Amino acid sequence: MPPAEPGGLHVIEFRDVGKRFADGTVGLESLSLTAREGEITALVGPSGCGKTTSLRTVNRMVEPTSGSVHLDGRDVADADPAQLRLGIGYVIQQAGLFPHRRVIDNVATVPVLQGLSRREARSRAAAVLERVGLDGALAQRWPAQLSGGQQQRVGVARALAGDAPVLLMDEPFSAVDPVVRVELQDELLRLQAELGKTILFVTHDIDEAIRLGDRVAVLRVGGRLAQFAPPAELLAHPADGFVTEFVGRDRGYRRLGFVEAGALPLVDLPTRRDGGADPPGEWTVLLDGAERPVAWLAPDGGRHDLGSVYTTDAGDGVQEGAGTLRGALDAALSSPARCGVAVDAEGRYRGGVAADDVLALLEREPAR
Ligand SMILES: Nc1ncnc2c1ncn2[C@@H]1O[C@H](COP(=O)(O)OP(=O)(O)OP(=O)(O)O)[C@@H](O)[C@H]1O
Repeated sequence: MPPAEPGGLHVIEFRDVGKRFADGTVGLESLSLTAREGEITALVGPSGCGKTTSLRTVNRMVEPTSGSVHLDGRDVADADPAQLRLGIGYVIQQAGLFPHRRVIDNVATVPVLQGLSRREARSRAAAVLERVGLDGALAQRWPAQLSGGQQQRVGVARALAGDAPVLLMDEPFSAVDPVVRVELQDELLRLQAELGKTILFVTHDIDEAIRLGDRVAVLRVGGRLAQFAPPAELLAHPADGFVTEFVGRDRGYRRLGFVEAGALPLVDLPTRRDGGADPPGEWTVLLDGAERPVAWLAPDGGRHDLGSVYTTDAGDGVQEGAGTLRGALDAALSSPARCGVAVDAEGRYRGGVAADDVLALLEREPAR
């Protein structure tokens, strides 16, 4: 991540931002926060704490009644709203696609507004659709002819098509089922690793905030910051009872997902390259021709599922728990052989992971 100073390029700075709506409702009391360049800053908090309101002060869909919002060091109040929005991608829940425009033209919207010809804009839109993993055949469909997950991908593509350095994402994945949601999260992390945008990501889901955020801002009602910290720090040291409760259960275990398992020893396991007729007599890992583990063979020869496989190194892709103590412990605990199977980034067998070794590494961690 590039370093960033407050007031630097593509930094979003909230300075004591307050919003009192016309009916007297206080949406934000006083929010001060700096979202750094090239990072995902997740805003999370209970319903009504002002997440959406704060996001919308950045692109001036909401005007603060006190304080100011600065983008690239400039007060957004001094910018022309239409110009400002062309430089800020915006993704909302349920994608917010224009129902009467085909997918390709939804995505081409901002490039057209930026002055590209329709043809150029469509060719850029097609490239971005491919980038977010959408089949080109879908480009000519109407939004209503897509699944919820596909619509969200189009929403992300539309926000990326203008090539804006800043993205505002307001609960973009909350309307899809949990499996698709994780896919979309992975996709966003993959894209972000390539693109390095400055992203403000609103969610009410602490797990999503922890998974996606380089830093997580936990808000209380009134848009007041309860804590602003990287996920591992939030899990290890919640600032107070409110954050502890909001972060929820199992935080000690979840924190292991941020602790690298670099020094974890791998143990040698018996392996076989074919199922064979004779029982192996001990738990044995069955490998395919490319050295990838496919199953456990029980001492009596019965085949069993591998359980979670521990990937020693994340490689280029995004894999949950790869290279962390959480991934290693989960592999050990979910294995029928009481020992997890470890693979490299290409999925080739590397060795076994023993729960005892994970715990021994934890013992050596500095006191918290
Ligand atoms: N246009 C408006 N007029 C009056 N009150 C509003 C308006 N928009 C938002 N509010 C109020 O401001 C507060 C903050 O709303 P906001 O939508 O920012 O919360 P949120 O944290 O995004 O909530 P949720 O997670 O439920 O979407 C709420 O009390 C809400 O009712």
